[in-house]
Amino acid sequence: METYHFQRYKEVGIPRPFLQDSMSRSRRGVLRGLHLQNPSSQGKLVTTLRGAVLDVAVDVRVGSPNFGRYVAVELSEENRRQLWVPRGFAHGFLVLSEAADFFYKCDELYSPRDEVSIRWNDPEIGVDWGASDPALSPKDAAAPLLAQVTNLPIYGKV
Ligand SMILES: Cc1cn([C@H]2C[C@H](O)[C@@H](COP(=O)(O)OP(=O)(O)O[C@H]3O[C@@H](C)C(=O)[C@@H](O)[C@H]3O)O2)c(=O)[nH]c1=O
Repeated sequence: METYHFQRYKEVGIPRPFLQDSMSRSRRGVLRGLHLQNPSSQGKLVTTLRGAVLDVAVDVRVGSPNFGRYVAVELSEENRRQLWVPRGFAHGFLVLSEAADFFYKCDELYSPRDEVSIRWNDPEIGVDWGASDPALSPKDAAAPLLAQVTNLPIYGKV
């Protein structure tokens, strides 16, 4: 099966070429996120190749009418769904299966100095993860609340 096709994905609003592919393997209960880059923003086309995750994208563009709102969708090897996470959105996922292989295409390169992390359970966002004690990296466990982040992307400029 095709998992990406420049022309077809462009027609549904994924216009730019991709510059980087990445993957990660995680066990059940691992939560990665919420992550974005600013100013070197990344749009991400995300897929679960093995297992299942709850995938979340949060609009954190300052001035957006949807600022702080999120979508959550299960991505699994069974449903074969993909999610397009546009530039200016924070992204994260929780592993629902024994293990998950997560694959994502990025329309900008990794830039560690532009990394922004936001607390996974920030009550202002209120993501319904269905989990109260996920396994987090030290970086994600120490992430600030959305209201504490000073370098967020600007609506209309990302
Ligand atoms: C994201 C990334 C990390 N790394 C390195 C840095 C570090 O040593 C190691 C692990 O980094 P992290 O803990 O940031 O990896 P991870 O938590 O998997 O980060 C990812 O999380 C999901 C939710 C996303 O949305 C991605 O864009 C990315 O931020 O991999 C790269 O070399 N290139 C990359 O593109």
